[in-house]
Formats: sequence, structure tokens, C-alpha cells
Amino acid sequence: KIFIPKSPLKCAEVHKMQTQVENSAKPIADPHDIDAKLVQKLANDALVWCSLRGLLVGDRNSERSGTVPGVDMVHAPVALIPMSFPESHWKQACEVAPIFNELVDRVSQDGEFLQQSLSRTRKVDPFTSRLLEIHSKMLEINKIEEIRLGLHRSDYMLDEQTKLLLQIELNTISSSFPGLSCLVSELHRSLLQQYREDIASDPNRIPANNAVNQFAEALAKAWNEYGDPRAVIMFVVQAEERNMYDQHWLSASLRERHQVTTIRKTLAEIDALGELQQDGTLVVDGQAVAVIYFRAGYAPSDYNSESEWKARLLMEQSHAVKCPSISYHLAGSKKIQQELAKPNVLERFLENKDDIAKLQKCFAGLWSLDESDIVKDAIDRPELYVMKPQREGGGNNIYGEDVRDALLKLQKEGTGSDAAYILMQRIFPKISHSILMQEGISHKEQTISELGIYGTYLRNKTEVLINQQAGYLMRTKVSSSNEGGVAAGFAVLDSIYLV
Ligand SMILES: Nc1ncnc2c1ncn2[C@@H]1O[C@H](COP(=O)(O)OP(=O)(O)O)[C@@H](O)[C@H]1O
Ligand SMILES: N[C@H](CCC(=O)N[C@@H](CS)C(=O)NCCC(=O)O)C(=O)O
Ligand SMILES: [Mg+2]
Repeated sequence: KIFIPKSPLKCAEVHKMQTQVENSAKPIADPHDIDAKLVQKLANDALVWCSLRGLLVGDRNSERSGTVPGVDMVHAPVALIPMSFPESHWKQACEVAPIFNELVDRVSQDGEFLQQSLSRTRKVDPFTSRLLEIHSKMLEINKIEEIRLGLHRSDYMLDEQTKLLLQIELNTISSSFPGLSCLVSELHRSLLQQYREDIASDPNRIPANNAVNQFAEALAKAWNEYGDPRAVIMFVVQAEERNMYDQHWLSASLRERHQVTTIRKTLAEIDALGELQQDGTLVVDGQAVAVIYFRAGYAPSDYNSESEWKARLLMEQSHAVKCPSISYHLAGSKKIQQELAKPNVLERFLENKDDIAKLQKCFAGLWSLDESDIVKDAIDRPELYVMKPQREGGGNNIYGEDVRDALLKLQKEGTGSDAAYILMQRIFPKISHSILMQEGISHKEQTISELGIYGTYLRNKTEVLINQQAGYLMRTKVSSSNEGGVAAGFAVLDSIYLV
């Protein structure tokens, strides 16, 4: 196809335009076709880039890397080449982000729906029961959260067979990687730019990713709405946190772009150092707290004693903006995810029929264990299901044959413990080629990926101040891994290349 220039463009520009047109249409080269020498160069440059630009985590083999910043860091596990992803599904995922944000807020305000939906779980799941206890205490004192801040991540897998983009879960607490995910997009753009002679591509097909600054902006705006210039933003963190640099990127953005001070405290420290003043102000270690940002408190392992639960209650009772509030936390549970997928339930919370249809289009099969025909099918074909307790943070789900065993065991026990679980359709994404880099070594692997879309939501009374899609996280793992998880060491941080 000869491009006959009409205007006296220099042929170099014509050539550039032509290659750009061709490149933008073409998917990126198959990473497994990249020769070993070039892989080695890519890997080396990626490792240097991560080290210079803070794409780092604490080394799991070191005992100090989770407590002392700057000690025993290692590059974050990353893919060397971005994962191709259909532009149409990218747009769909971005489009539903503000609708899911609004849904979380509406559901959070329906205390009866939360209590009712989780009432049977409460009887058999002590952790969820403690969360519900705090929630019902807030209902009793008619606690109103006028300023509501949501920093969510809605995770999806693209089902290969149906080509449907299906939601895995909606995280409303401690959504990891808003900091590191932006750096991965930059790493990939930089590598594709540097190696454009060897790998035909258009770096602009990697969507811009500004999650860290959008999260920081929402946190800063919530701080501003609280209205006390001397108050701080408190990060609730685990005593050992190897993902601390992801969190420090947020603190740095808050300090440098918004001049807001952040402090880091564990739940135990908050119990020891926190006080509630008459007017509801939370004071920790002598500092007034405007916003509480949870990067811990989502798992039973975060509550080693009554001390941590006292801290959670103290914070909930305070005037500080909680991210998440107990209601937002519960609204993001897997049981609620399953309840919202039932017919005519979204209609209770959203008016716009198109919005409702857009959300329902990305719902996978979700069931309680009351559905006997589903339970029977899951016993027959367990590999088509995932069984989930009400837990966050990875490592809790049940897959394959274990689903059958767990269901049969629950049937035999007959103690109602089945209310602690949901059943979900297992999604099978396309198996792709990727090059994963972990602990300085790159591996060509068969992989599947999961796209997380960040959402920011801020409301003060009746006014919605922020409601937007706020960047993305792509995680890629070996296709043989059921659970995945970056922190768990199975998945790597990736980005996407729109095709
Ligand atoms: N329906 C599903 N189909 C396939 N894989 C799933 C499904 N649900 C979860 N997974 C896998 O398990 C991981 C953890 O599940 P998730 O529901 O996100 O729990 P958590 O809250 O612990 O992150 C997901 O990142 C994904 O890799
Ligand atoms: N260490 C804590 C980890 C917090 C955490 O586990 N968050 C959940 C949602 S609740 C999550 O986003 N999981 C995906 C991360 C993965 O794949 O490893 C932090 O980073 O603050
Ligand atoms: Mg998850």
C-alpha cells in the first residue's frame, strides 16, 4: 500500500506516520519470540529502572524489610512486556467505575440491607460478626458519616469463552498498589520507547496511569472538607509491611502536591495512643486526625487481641473521615457482592436502567449455598466454581476438588456454616505469553491476567465532590496458579497494551 503524500511532507514524516498507523493497529510482538540476548538486555534495564524509580518492595527473605524503610528492598515483581488487552473491554471497565462507586455509597447507607444480608454469616463467622457488631453500634447511636471517601479497586478477568469482562470482586478497603501500578505503566512505556527498533510498538497504547495522584487528591480533598488545617491523615498499617513503598508513594504525593502530613500507626498503637475528645475529634499521639486511611484491618490476623478491636471502634465513633467506614468495608464483602447479583436488588439502589444493565453485564455467576441445584452441580463439577469465605487479602479461596470436599463436609456437619461462604462461577481468561521478572530472574511463562480499575469517590452530605475512574492495576500470574496474588509471590505487576 503506497502512501502518496498530497502535501509536500518530507518522506521521513510520511514514513513515521505510516509506521505509527501500522504499529497502532498491530498487537505487540509475542514476548516468547524475543530472543534470549534481547530478553537479558530488557531485564537488566528493567531492574535498573525499578531501582532508580522506586518500583520496590521489601525482600520477603529479610526480617527487617517490613519494618525499616530503605533496608533489604528488592524490585517489585513485574512483567517485562505489557499485556495486550482489548480496547473495547478497557473502555467498558473504565465506564462502570463511577457507577460501582455510587453503588457502594448507596449500599453503605442501607444499614438494614447490610445487617439483613449478613445476618446468617454473622452466626458462623466470628470476624464478620465483629465488624457487624461495630456497624450495629453505629446504627444504634445514629452515627452519620457526612463526609464519605471511597478508594476502591474493581478487579476483572476477561472470560475467554464468552469474551465477557467479569468482575472478580470489588475492593473497598486497602486496595493495594495505587503507587506501584503507575510506575509499571511508566516502566513499560520507557522500555518500549528504548527498544522500539527491536520491538515494533506504540508506547501510547499503554494507557496513562495516575492512580497515586488521584488517590492522593481524593484523600487531600477529604482532609480539606474536614476543615482543620492542623489535622493529619492517619494511615492504619500493619506492624510489618513489605508493601510500604506503595503506601509511601501516596504519603509523598500528599506531602509534595497537597502539603498534607500523614502519620502511620498500627491498630495496637491507636488503642494505646488514641483518644476521643468531647466533640468527636480523634487525637492520636497528640495529633488531631482528619482522615483515617486503612491499609490494615481487613483480615482477622490484624486483630490479635481486644486492643485492635477497641481501636477500630474508637475510630468508627470519631468525627474523622474513615476510608473505609465500617459501612463501606461491609459493602465490599463477598456476601454483599453475591446479594447484589440477585435479580431486582440493584434496582433498590440505582435508578438508571442503563447503569444497572452495565453492572449486571459484568456479574459472573454468584450464589449462596442455599441454592441446592448449584451446590449439587459444584459437587459434580467443582473445577467450574470458586468457593469464597468473607475474607480479604488473598489466600482464602477454595478451588477445584477442595470445593467438592468443602461442600460435602458442610452438608455432613449441617451446622449452618455454609452461610460463611459464597459460590462463584470460575472464570477462565485467555492463556497468554509473558516474561515475568522475580528476584532478578526473568521467566517466559504461560499466564493469565486480572485487570483492576481504581475508583475514587468523595461526598460531603448531598454533594458528590469526586466520582471517577482513577487509574488501573494489571496483575499477571502463571496460568496454573489458582489464587495468584503479588504479595503472595504468584502474580507480578503488569500494565496493558491496548489492541
Ligand atoms: N471467579 C473466579 N475465577 C477465577 N479466578 C478467581 C475467581 N475469583 C477469584 N479468583 C482468583 O483468586 C484471587 C483472589 O480472589 P478474590 O476474590 O480477589 O479474593 P481476595 O479478596 O482475597 O483478593 C483473584 O485475584 C483471582 O486470581
Ligand atoms: N499489605 C497490604 C495488603 C492489602 C491487601 O491485601 N489488599 C487487597 C485488598 S483487601 C489487595 O489489593 N490485594 C491484591 C494485592 C496482591 O495481589 O498481592 C497493603 O498493601 O496495604
Ligand atoms: Mg482480590
